[in-house]
Amino acid sequence: MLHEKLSTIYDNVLRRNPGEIEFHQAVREVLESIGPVLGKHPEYAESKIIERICEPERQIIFRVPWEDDQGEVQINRGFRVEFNSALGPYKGGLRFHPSVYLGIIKFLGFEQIFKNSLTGLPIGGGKGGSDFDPKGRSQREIMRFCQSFMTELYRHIGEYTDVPAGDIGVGGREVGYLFGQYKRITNRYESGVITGKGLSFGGAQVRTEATGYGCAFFVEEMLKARGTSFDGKRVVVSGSGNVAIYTIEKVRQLGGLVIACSDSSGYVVDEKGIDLDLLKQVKEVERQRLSAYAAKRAGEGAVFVPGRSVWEVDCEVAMPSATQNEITGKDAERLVRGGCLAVGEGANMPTMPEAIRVFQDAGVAFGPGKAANAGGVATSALEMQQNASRDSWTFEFSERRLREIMRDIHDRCLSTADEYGMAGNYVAGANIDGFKRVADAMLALGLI
Ligand SMILES: NC(=O)C1=CN([C@@H]2O[C@H](COP(=O)(O)OP(=O)(O)OC[C@H]3O[C@@H](n4cnc5c(N)ncnc54)[C@H](O)[C@@H]3O)[C@@H](O)[C@H]2O)C=CC1
Ligand SMILES: O=C(O)CCC(=O)C(=O)O
Repeated sequence: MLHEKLSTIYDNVLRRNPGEIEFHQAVREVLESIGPVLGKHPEYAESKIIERICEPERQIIFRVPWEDDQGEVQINRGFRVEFNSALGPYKGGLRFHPSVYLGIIKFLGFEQIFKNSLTGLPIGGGKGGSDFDPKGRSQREIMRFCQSFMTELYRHIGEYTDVPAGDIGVGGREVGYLFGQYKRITNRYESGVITGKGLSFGGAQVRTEATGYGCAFFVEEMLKARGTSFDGKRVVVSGSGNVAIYTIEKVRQLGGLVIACSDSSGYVVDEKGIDLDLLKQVKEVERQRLSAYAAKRAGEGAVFVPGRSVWEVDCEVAMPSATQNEITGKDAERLVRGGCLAVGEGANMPTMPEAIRVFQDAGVAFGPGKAANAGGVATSALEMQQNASRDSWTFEFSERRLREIMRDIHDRCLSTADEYGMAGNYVAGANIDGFKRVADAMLALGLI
């Protein structure tokens, strides 16, 4: 239910951004949480902070022409939404996926404002990407696309302005090509202009692992708050990309047993526990489908289930790490019936609103993406810090920093939820805490 004033604001968002359904969903979830804040802080409403937060500071849409391996000209659309810079330079990843349109980039950019605020680090919110489909493209095609994308993007970004990184379809390889083209065009070795870089050219230890590791740390804290741990728990992780792989790695180190993961073609169940070395080989090196993993593990009893949702597998901990709106209300009911007691969102907005309600009503500990997957962007901010000081930290030190950040986010979500009379509600805690820091900075900066 929306507070009356917020309902009017939401109606305006719908009117001003027609058809952008994912953006509407992300805005609604935040507005549903912050009603009680307005009672305590009338100054936010007087200065129209919420209306201003819902309107991006700048949206850039551009043409990305490139030539495929057959010499044919291809044209894609590029986006960068610079949503809010009250806390620092715009910060957020780039997504290359055929489903990308303005509504997806705006939902991700909007979420990023509050997530980045929750980290406590000086980063504003932004997001970008393209409807380019990397699937089936050669390495040279990927490079040509990235170079063309950066040939427009370079004029909008900078260490103090806007700092992109990866997201779906954009990993270390793509970040390398993007940074290479930026350096070539500008003649500046401006390491802090993009994060997620390789260790040979200004990258930071633990950034590759950070989102997955951070999510596992967050869930570990949620379990601890309920007097339990990962030890011996059956865990399902969706996806098998960057976030999923490093979630699996850390969950295993923390004592959990990951029995299933997925990709867009289906899922694999491996009751003895996902073989991480094999998964990395299949996904990171060979860039193959998950069915190739199952074929190589058939002797160990691994089974590939094509075309179905991994959320039909019973587990005690669910860690959605693929894409938005992947857990439906029905999936959530089934997971609760199967004994699920904690959910940590590695992906952005993977759980549909009705599914969140099912989990919360059943008393499942539910860690929203803004909080649970904030370790990736937090470690990006640490990468910027190292670039600015021309330093590089050890793996152990960086991981310790990440763990402290995740613990702090967890504790603030809980204490804020408590303060506003919604004990145990991590969604409300994350939204309120993330919102307040941005709102206070916006008030202090005046009407800009
Ligand atoms: N990379 C990062 O640092 C961060 C990523 N995220 C979020 O995590 C999620 C995953 O991102 P990455 O792992 O970086 O991307 P990725 O491109 O490395 O992996 C994406 C994975 O999701 C799977 N997938 C995509 N669409 C699917 C669908 N419809 N059904 C089933 N599986 C599907 C792909 O097959 C792939 O395994 C996204 O929601 C992203 O926004 C959130 C915070 C930081
Ligand atoms: O590391 C970053 O800057 C952004 C990571 C990201 O895209 C996200 O948090 O969703």
